[in-house]
Amino acid sequence: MKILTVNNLTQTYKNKVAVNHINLSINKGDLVSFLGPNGAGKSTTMRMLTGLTKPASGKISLLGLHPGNRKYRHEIGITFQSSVLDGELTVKQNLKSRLGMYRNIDLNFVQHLIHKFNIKSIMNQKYKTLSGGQKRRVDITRSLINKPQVLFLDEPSTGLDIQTRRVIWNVLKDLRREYQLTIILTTHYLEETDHADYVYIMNKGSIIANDTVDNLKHKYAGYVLNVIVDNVKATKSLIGNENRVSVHGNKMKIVVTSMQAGLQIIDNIKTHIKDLEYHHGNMNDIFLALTGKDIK
Ligand SMILES: Nc1ncnc2c1ncn2[C@@H]1O[C@H](COP(=O)(O)OP(=O)(O)OP(=O)(O)O)[C@@H](O)[C@H]1O
Repeated sequence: MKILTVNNLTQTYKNKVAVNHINLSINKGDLVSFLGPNGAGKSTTMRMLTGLTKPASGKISLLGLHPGNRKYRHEIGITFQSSVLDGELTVKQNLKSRLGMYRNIDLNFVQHLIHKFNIKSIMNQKYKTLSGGQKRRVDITRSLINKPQVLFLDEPSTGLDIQTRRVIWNVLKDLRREYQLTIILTTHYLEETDHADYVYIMNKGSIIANDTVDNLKHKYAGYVLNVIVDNVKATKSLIGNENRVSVHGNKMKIVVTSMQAGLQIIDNIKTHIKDLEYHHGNMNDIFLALTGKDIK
């Protein structure tokens, strides 16, 4: 079932087009990732989808509701890069002030979140005294307090250690299973995008590709062959010019478009190979194939 549809969404700042006629179609319960370099238009898109800014043109519909609608705001939760919580208030006070904005809050669900994000022991601590990981767990708890249909996360993991990232993603995975929460995410972490059900790749305000991770990999990532060789020059002469090759010392990275082409290269250079690894390209390889540039 479709939960969010967007048609021809555009945003401009003076003469600059930040988001250029994008279309989205998002299924309920999916984890959807927006991937793109700095300035691609991801945050601008999120701001329009969450009703924080008005689009220059285009249409957004969440279960038939529009962002200007009060009901729309009740169906969404938002965690932005920089926190909006009050540092002088305790965690409890911050959560309480949020609760006051909603009618018909499910208090059992709030307790469930507090337990899941493991924040009970810091409820009476001032927000400003928390560690980065604790702050993020509180931020996300707060944005889920109204049990929203859709959770928007703008770069939720930036600056977090791997342990905190894992805790957050495990809880979100449970919530998706428990009540089909839809999550829309922007991230620079390629491994987070790898877990998405669907990916929109943005560049310069436009969506340049959108599909499941597997389909994107199949269409654009190609295969990557990493080898350690005994003689780089001799090995290079055995690899066709049409393949992308980069060399660091005696390590070579060879990107090919089909599995068969890589197997053929392995066969050609096998007498020089000391070690090898052969796998699908990742999101960065996809971005590279689409734009000729690394994602960062
Ligand atoms: N308030 C604003 N006024 C003018 N230009 C803006 C404004 N907000 C964003 N832009 C411009 O719009 C473009 C898209 O910016 P946006 O923040 O949406 O990119 P992003 O993909 O989220 O980047 P990042 O990964 O760095 O957060 C950029 O060129 C940016 O400079």
